[in-house]
Amino acid sequence: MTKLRQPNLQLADGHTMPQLGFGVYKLADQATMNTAIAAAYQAGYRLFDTAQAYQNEAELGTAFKQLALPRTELFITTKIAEVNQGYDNTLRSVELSLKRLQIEQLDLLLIHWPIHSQFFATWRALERLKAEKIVRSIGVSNYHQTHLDYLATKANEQPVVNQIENHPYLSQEPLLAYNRKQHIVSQAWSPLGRGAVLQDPTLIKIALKHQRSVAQIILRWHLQRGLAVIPKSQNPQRINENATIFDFKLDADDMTAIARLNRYQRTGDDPEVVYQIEHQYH
Ligand SMILES: NC(=O)C1=CN([C@@H]2O[C@H](COP(=O)(O)OP(=O)(O)OC[C@H]3O[C@@H](n4cnc5c(N)ncnc54)[C@H](OP(=O)(O)O)[C@@H]3O)[C@@H](O)[C@H]2O)C=CC1
Repeated sequence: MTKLRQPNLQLADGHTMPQLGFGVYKLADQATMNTAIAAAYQAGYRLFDTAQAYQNEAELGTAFKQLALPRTELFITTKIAEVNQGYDNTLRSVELSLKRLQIEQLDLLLIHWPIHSQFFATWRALERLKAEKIVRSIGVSNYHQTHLDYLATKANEQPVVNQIENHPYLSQEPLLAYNRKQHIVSQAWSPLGRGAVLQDPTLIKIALKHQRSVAQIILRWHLQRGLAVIPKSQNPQRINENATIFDFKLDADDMTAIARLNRYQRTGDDPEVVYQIEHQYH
C-alpha cells in the first residue's frame, strides 16, 4: 500500500488537517463509492469530505466499514444542510449523520452555506458539539468576509476552516488573505473548477513544461498557496493522478501566470446571493 507522505495543516484549535482530501459529492451508489474510496485510500488520501445535502453519508460510512479502513487514520468532514440549520435541528441532524457514517465523532463539521435567519443558532449548536467532543473541529463553508465578521460578533469559538469555491478562474485572493488574517484555513471546493479549467491554454503549456497533467498543475498551485484541496473523481486512475502532487514544484513564473487567469467565474452558487435571497424571507 502507498505510504502516506502528505502534509497536514495546523488548525487554530490545536488540531491538524490533511492538506489533500477527497470530495465525494455526486458519488451515489455503493459500488461506485467503494471503488472510489478504495482507490483514494490506496493513493494516500485520508481526509474525506461529504455533506448532509449529498445524501451519501451512509454509502461513505458503509464503504469505510466494508473496506475495513482504520478510523484512527481517517479525517471525516460533513456539513450541515440548509434545511437542517437552527440549534435543535443541527444537533438532531448531526446525530443522524454520525449514525449514517457509523462513527462516534466527526473530525470537522462545517455550516454548508450562510443562512441569515439561522446564523447564530446553528453556530451555537456547533460550539456545543465541540464542547461535548462529538466534533473535533468546527468551521464554515461559503462564508465571505461579511459573514465571518458577523459571526465573530457573537461567536465564542471562531471557525478554523472556511471551505470555499476556488480554482484558477475564481482565485478569491482577498478572501484567502482575510481567512489567513483570522487564522482560518482555506479549503478549496471544486479545486479543478469541475473540469471547466482543464482546457485552458496557459495551464496546458505549464503542464507540458512539467510533464504533468493540467489537474496536477492546478492542485499543485493550490498547495503552494497554502490551501487545502478536496478534488473529486470516480475514476481510480484520476484519483491517483490527483494525489501525485507532492513530488514537483511550480516556479514563480508558473504561479504568476496562473494568478492572471482569474475571471470571477463560479461553478456553483454565489454565497452572497444565497444569503440575500434567504434574507428576504425572514
Ligand atoms: N462546500 C460546498 O459548498 C461544496 C463542496 N464541494 C466539495 O468539493 C469536492 C470537489 O468539488 P467538485 O465540485 O466535485 O469539483 P472538482 O473540481 O473536484 O472536479 C470534479 C470533476 O472533475 C473531473 N476530474 C477529476 N479529476 C480529474 C482529472 N485528473 N482529469 C480530468 N478530470 C478530472 C471529475 O470527473 P470524474 O469523476 O469522471 O473523474 C469531475 O467531473 C466535492 O466532491 C465536495 O466534496 C463541492 C461543491 C460545493
